[in-house]
Amino acid sequence: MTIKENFELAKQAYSKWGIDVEDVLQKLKSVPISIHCWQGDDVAGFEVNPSELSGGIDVTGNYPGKATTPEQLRSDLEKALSLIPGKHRVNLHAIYAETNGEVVERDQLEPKHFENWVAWAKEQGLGLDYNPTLFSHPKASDGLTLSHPDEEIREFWINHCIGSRKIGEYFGKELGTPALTNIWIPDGYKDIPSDRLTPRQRLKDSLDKIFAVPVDESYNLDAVESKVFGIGSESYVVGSHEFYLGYALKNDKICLLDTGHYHPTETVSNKISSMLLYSDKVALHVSRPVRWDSDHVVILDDELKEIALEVVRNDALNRVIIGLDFFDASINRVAAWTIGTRNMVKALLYAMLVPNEKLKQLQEEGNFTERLALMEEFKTYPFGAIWDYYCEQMGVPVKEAWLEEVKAYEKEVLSKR
Ligand SMILES: C[C@H](O)[C@H](O)[C@@H](O)C(=O)CO
Ligand SMILES: [Mn+2]
Repeated sequence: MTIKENFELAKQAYSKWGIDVEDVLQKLKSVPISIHCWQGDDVAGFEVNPSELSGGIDVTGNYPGKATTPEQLRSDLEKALSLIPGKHRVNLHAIYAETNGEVVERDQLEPKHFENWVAWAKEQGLGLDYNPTLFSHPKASDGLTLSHPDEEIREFWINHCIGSRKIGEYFGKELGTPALTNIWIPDGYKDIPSDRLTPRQRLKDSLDKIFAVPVDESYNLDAVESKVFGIGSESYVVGSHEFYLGYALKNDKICLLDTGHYHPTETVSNKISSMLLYSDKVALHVSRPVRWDSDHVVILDDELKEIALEVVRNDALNRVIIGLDFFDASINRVAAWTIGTRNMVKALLYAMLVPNEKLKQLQEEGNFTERLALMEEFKTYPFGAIWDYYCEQMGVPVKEAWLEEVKAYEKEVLSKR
């Protein structure tokens, strides 16, 4: 049976439930995933005087061949993008600025330091997203930034974030699609705090100063990212979920949920519908925590499918901004991007091929038997045949054929670094 013949058979199975597969594929094509550049070089960046990775995050593994220059990183991203169906976005951090060998402090970064990235994004037909980098820096060495007791340190990071929003605006203007500029800070304490409020008051004040500077929202969207703990902030994180959810709602900003930033039994999928009731947009960093926020490559697990189902069944494909966030240095990094992003797209396809309206109706009728039965049966409906056809139609390798391309790229390019 050919890919097409399998597809036609699968299509019939779905059409019995009123699911228009061709329409689903058209919709899927229009959903961009924001792919995080930092998986390509272990969150190192290109600063002239780089600092060690800090901020309570960590990369484990030492797989050879990581990118060490902007050209190498862009080449690796291009390779991964050639294996992923659809048109996507690339998510940058401030530390990926290109300063021609000049030392430029983070609070001095400007759009011109990202001209090469914008030229590349135009050539590749990509959107760009952005993040100020408030870690891996001497001024973040004690684990505090926007909430630091020292006003000078706070001012430095406030100016860095203000400059970052201008860079996000530049991306949006140049590329015709608004950049999501997301602020995450590592601020917190290793041990039990004697005062949880004061650092949060300082963080609120710093954010107010950052967002007081006007930036054109048609070119830049502001997000704030919470976390429950980091290495060295096990007992208290200033920017908790409650802090940022409140701040975002009160200040009309986007609250970004990272799937690795909650307690092990908490799920981001369960939060999306509530947040969509009160916010126009929600942003995600889809990751895979193992024991803690260890940023493992995203796999097609139940939570990923549930997140996709929440986005699809709430008709929120254009309201939930989907970004990825994982950094695994134990495997080929191009494969990591490819596996994680293909899985995110697969999960969205899976969710679009479920009879969501029928299932809602069953729930409304209290028919929980049929609701459960159908949910379970659709787990083994032939969505893989639809996925294979989609990959073929989008000109990317079908099934595991992409792995051969990564191996060849490793042999010809990565192994020579
Ligand atoms: C590099 C990113 O800013 C970082 O991963 C952040 O998004 C995060 O999730 C920290 O745990
Ligand atoms: Mn994140």
